[in-house]
Amino acid sequence: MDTIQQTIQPQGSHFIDGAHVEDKAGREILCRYAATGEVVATLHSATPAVIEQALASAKRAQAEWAALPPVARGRVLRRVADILRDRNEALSQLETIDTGKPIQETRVADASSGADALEFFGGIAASLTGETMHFGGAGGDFVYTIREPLGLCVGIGAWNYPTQIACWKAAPALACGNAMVFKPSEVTPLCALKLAEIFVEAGAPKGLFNVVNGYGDVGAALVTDARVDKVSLTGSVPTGRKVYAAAAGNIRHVTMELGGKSPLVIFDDADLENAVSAAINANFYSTGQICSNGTRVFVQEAMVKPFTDRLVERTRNARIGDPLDPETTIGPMITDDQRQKVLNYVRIGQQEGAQLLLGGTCPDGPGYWIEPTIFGGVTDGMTIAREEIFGPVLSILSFSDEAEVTARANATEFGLAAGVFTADMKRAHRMVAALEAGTCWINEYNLTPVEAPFGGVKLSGVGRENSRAALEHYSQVKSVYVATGDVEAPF
Ligand SMILES: NC(=O)c1ccc[n+]([C@@H]2O[C@H](COP(=O)([O-])OP(=O)(O)OC[C@H]3O[C@@H](n4cnc5c(N)ncnc54)[C@H](O)[C@@H]3O)[C@@H](O)[C@H]2O)c1
Ligand SMILES: C[N+](C)(C)CCCC=O
Repeated sequence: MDTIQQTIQPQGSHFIDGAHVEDKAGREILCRYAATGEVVATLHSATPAVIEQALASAKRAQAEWAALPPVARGRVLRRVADILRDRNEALSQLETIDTGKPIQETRVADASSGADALEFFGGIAASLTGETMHFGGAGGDFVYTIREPLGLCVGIGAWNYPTQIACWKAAPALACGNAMVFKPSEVTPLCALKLAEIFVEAGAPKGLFNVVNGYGDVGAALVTDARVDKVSLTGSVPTGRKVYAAAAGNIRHVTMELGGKSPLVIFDDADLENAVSAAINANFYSTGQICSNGTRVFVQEAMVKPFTDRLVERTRNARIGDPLDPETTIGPMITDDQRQKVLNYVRIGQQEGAQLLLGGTCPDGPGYWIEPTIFGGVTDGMTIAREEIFGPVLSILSFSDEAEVTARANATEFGLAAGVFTADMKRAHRMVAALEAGTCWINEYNLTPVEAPFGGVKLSGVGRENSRAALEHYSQVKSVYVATGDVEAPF
């Protein structure tokens, strides 16, 4: 661990105006490797002076950045993408140490997903244009629109995907000509610092992408600063409510990527192995710490027994172990607190009458481990079927027909995602049209290519990340009326 600590400890807790910054007056942040519980780095939460420095520098950088030709801005973003890909192995190891996620996952889902976003939005930067509307024929009056940046954006991240979340926010924001101050989760403060270094290396103006680490109070201070034009949060619904309300004080733009309790619906004509694979991916990838997970697995009556038997059988093959071992498929939970929260839900599930079919206990040893857990016989009213657990707990609920399962799938305050498995494509399209969710999958789950919008409805959020849709949330349109004739007036 000595070696890890020496290479992991960043030169400063924050990255501002092109350099690492430290202010030890801030509250300590102990960064623990979730697999062992050992402290691998010690950082300090941003003080008011650090926050001021970050906002002032980003404000300056934004003016410089917005004045660049769009094609030059795009080039910088694409260079960042190239560096992320070149250093994928080192960045994946850092992500694994920051989060505890298995290296098998981080090699394909984190820096590489961030690179996709930077490449996509870097490529699009030069084609962001306005529109023209003509009145009264050729040579008559017309209106043209200018797509302008919002200005200074604040990004606030959750702990499950620290690199991906930072890139999914920064890439569209910067492509539109904004600057960003990003606050990672206090639990995973390391990856975004590395990303900030890479931005400068790729030629971004100093201050364009600043990182301030800290607890919730640092996020709150950023959100309420009058210089901030937009806030994009990835986090829980309770935090979303606070941040949305705080941003409303100054009538600021928001994107809210919040929690979920998504349904995965499996009809009895679905391919069994594919449905089981999807249920595994939708519940145990990243040890279940994914916002869009399909944690309510609705299975049609005739399919319940074969599906359950095969799911339990295959989940027994999960390899829990050292996250840096490429064979490991299940890592630890992010913190002991999160693990205790999940264990409490397991207890409640049993007390309320759900059948514990697999897991529910913690392997011996240090670190924040919990086994992949499967409950059968779950009913809609049970706590484990209603609340977001954010851990590896899968609930199987049985249903009889399409109308019934559609109504039950929608009977939640959340609306992030949903999946449908069936061989009947007419039914699949009819169902996703009726499902109240921002992102739906047919015969797949949790795939989120950068070309497709991602985001939620209802309590799961506002706005969209990825795709051209994200550009709408990081830019504003100015309308310019141009007259070509005399001005008429009543007197
Ligand atoms: N929809 C999505 O894309 C998505 C993706 C990942 C995670 N999530 C959600 O995130 C949650 C788990 O992450 P978490 O535990 O880090 O969430 P959280 O809400 O506890 O914290 C998220 C971030 O908000 C900050 N914060 C806390 N209080 C704040 C305040 N008053 N003002 C400003 N910032 C504040 C935290 O420091 C952290 O950086 C789950 O609910 C999960 O579903 C959603
Ligand atoms: C790309 N994933 C793995 C679906 C993660 C999306 C963000 C939610 O946690």
